[in-house]
Amino acid sequence: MELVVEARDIVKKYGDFKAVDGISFHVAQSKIFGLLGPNGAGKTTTILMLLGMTEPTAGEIKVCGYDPNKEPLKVKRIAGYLPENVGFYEDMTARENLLYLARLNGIPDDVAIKKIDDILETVGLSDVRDKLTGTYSKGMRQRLGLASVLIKDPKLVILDEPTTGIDPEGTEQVLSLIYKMSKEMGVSILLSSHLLYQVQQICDRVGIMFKGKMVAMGSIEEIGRQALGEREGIMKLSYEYINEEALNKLDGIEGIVEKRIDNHSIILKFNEDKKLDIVREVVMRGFLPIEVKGREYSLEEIYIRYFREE
Ligand SMILES: Nc1ncnc2c1ncn2[C@@H]1O[C@H](COP(=O)(O)OP(=O)(O)OP(=O)(O)O)[C@@H](O)[C@H]1O
Repeated sequence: MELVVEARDIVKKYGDFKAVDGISFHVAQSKIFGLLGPNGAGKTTTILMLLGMTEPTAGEIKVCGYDPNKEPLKVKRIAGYLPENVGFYEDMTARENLLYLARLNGIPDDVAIKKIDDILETVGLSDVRDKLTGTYSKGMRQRLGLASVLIKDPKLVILDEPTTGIDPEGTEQVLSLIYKMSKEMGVSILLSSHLLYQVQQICDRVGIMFKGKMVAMGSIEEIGRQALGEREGIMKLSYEYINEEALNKLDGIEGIVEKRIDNHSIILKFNEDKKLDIVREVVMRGFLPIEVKGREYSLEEIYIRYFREE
């Protein structure tokens, strides 16, 4: 597994205040890593350190093997960065804006023009490529932002709050584009967000930051297990009709930790290892459900859990 970003024990102090307090994480090739946490958690500070835009007080950072603090230009060549509020020349079209950026990056016009049209196609802005960007919606602007980082064929793309302020349809388009960049184009992505339920759909791994510390890290499922109690599951068995008496008939089934009736459903808290045995036993005792629903970990739930415990 090739690591595109490696951060080890990084610290950023402003005076005595630790904005980032000894965090470690990595981003592998073609993967999406979500840096999550509430405002002020230290996400932007972390991103600025990765890009060599602010110097860490301690710790080690490598971006494709380069130290961003010692070799910022090398890192800038490899990494595309889209800040939270990206600005374009509003009185220029999408193509003109991108051509301007390509020139800044030293790409010859003949190469750039072909490339720009391809990229605008990828981000779904071909139809409006000759419209002034001043007329674009926030979602279109953000897709143009993604186009602008793709111009230099980055290995790594860093996105600060890529979906903030965009309507649901626009958000969906931006997220699927980010996903495509990683899975089809092989770009590694690090994105920061406080909108957990949105980004959880596309992140391979996430790190949850709080007050400068990384309080949890892993896949959504791993974090779910860490956060929500090790091996306990919850399931809901729905019936056309059921009453409290049914619960007595389920007494003594091994692995059930808690049982209750909710409307016409039985809610069972159980030991994850015994899940299948439990369902089988419930059915054998005469309670064939019309529907069984297991728990799905949602990041929102995990997040609330972490921050409630602080
Ligand atoms: N230049 C600075 N000088 C002093 N304190 C700073 C500076 N930059 C950031 N901070 C503080 O560091 C903490 C982390 O800020 P940071 O911007 O990294 O958080 P964040 O998680 O990105 O949140 P947001 O989404 O609001 O930007 C905050 O308490 C912030 O006030």
